[in-house]
Amino acid sequence: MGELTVNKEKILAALSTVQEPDLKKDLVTLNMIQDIEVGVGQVRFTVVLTTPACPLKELIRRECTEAIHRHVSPDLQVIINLSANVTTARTGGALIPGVKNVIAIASGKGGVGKSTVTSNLAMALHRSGAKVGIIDADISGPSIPVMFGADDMKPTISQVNGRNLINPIRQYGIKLMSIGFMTPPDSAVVWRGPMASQALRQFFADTDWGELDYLLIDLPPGTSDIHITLVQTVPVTGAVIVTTPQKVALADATKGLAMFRQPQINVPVLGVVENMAYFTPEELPDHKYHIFGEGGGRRLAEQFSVPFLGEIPIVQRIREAGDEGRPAVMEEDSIQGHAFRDAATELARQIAIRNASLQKTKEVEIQV
Ligand SMILES: Nc1ncnc2c1ncn2[C@@H]1O[C@H](COP(=O)(O)OP(=O)(O)OP(=O)(O)O)[C@@H](O)[C@H]1O
Repeated sequence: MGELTVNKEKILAALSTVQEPDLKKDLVTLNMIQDIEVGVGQVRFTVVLTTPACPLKELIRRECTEAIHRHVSPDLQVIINLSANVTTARTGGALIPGVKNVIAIASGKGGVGKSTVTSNLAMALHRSGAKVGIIDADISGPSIPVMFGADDMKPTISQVNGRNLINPIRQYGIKLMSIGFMTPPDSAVVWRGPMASQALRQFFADTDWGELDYLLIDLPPGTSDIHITLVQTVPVTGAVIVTTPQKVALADATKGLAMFRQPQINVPVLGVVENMAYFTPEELPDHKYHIFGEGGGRRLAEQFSVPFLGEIPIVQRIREAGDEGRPAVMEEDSIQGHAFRDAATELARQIAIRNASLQKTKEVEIQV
């Protein structure tokens, strides 16, 4: 090739013209370019994305190639390796130091499918390549163990540096802890608030979570002491609100959403998932029946100026898969597979945007 000298500086200068579309800064400023190697007639480098579920992968790849062809040489072969390093907005903190993002999954009303959405979002994030855990803190009916076929399992205890630590259950590549794995200390049938809060604190303080990109917390419906315990115990990256399009569900979801915005809680809302958005019979795939109303979740998101993460249809397989203990998103090429994967991708994207733009979170000081 002529007298063209290609060096790392020229490549970096070219790549500094490429914007990360969500974060609105260039890839070099965001420190997303690594391992540049210039060879004869070619250049190789790695783009470190903010999440393996990044929906903009191919766009970024194309724009990098175009920028190098335009600013350095149209003849260079550009080989791009995409990897991911999930971002965090945490500032240390004594508990769960290896966990990058704690995501609260909440609903206003019971039975809207919060646990179903939690387990499927977790599975979809895991399948995209992320390290994922779930804490089931829903004392009203801890259903995560059943949905993961883990209801017969019991967490074990290990000694680490002279301390007893709980090992979360591992199922399908996901780490799980549930209030359903624990027996209430006074063998009461029903978990009462203070005991459940104590159990939740243990899930953070005495559980060996190791390294996780996303730890999803399945909260009880409505507003409760558990919500307060959560935000006081660990820094929460953000909350997801699950609702159905029904008027009664939306009214309660509004209260749930407003709770996270109270100054003493102050957890950013990452978005709304509308579950049971419509029914499509298998034999009539073009027909959508809006059994519980239409577009309510999207309107709720608009009203509060928070992202809409997606709509999940009513599909018989979602219920069956939950009962069988294998989250429905594992059937990848299905209506439910696509719906949950799209919502998980959008959630990962909103987490990356939140981590880049908002200030760091810390535990909420106890207000007396
Ligand atoms: N999109 C869907 N399509 C079909 N069935 C669904 C869907 N979402 C949830 N279900 C079913 O609805 C029932 C309630 O769901 P789930 O237990 O997830 O609700 P929840 O909001 O977590 O309830 P709780 O108030 O007990 O916490 C379950 O049987 C589940 O399989």
